[in-house]
Amino acid sequence: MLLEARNLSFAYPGQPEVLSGADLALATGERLCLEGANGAGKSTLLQILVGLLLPQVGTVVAFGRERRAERDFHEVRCRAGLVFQDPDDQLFCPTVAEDVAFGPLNTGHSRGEAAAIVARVLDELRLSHLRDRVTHKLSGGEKRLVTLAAVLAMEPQVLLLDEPTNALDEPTRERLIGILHGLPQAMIIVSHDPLFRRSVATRSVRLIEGRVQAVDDGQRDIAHGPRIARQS
Ligand SMILES: Nc1ncnc2c1ncn2[C@@H]1O[C@H](COP(=O)(O)OP(=O)(O)OP(=O)(O)O)[C@@H](O)[C@H]1O
Repeated sequence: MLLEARNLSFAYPGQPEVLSGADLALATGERLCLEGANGAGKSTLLQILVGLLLPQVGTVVAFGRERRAERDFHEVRCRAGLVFQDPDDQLFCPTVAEDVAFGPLNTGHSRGEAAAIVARVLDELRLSHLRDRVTHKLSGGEKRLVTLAAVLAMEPQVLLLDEPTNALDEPTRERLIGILHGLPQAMIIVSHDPLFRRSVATRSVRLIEGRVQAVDDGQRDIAHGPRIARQS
């Protein structure tokens, strides 16, 4: 397993439990979709997996090692890239090129290497035309794709995507589906969009009452089409 949450329980200070014994595991090659009601704890679970929040109970095992301390999670965050629900939480440089270069520069790449990574990633996502744009003036959908580019520039082994279709129009959503199918990374994708989930998921789970349950796609509204075969 690449990432594993074991028996996680978590409550924000002074709040009732959001997670109550949640288990989740991501294997190589999987695109695991995580669904659940608003406030079910999906974003919280992603943040725990990369150590941005620490559970009161349970453990995170990432890339073969149990992770507890902040220094353990520093490596996890390099190898598992989290694309936040709100791009404004992630983009903070003046231009797109600087935002995408930030991660590679921070992990020791030279300016030249970082520039080459920026050019490659923007080209792969067909975003090269945005290279010198002022980040905070991009549209919502453009920001979302640039955030994905910034995370891919870190060359992570795993992607954690929190509602990646938010603010995307139909053609861009279709383009994102194509991009995700073309990426080699295993990923956990939080999404409220059933058609999107069906297009990308190799497996689906649902967070309900603080626990993760398998979703049997055969029980879903069959009007949306047949079950997607597991591809891993
Ligand atoms: N920093 C915080 N302090 C206190 N409560 C919080 C905090 N962040 C989230 N919560 C609460 O924890 C619960 C779980 O939030 P979370 O964002 O993980 O849910 P979610 O499943 O991702 O929801 P959505 O689908 O609406 O994005 C919610 O009730 C939310 O209000």
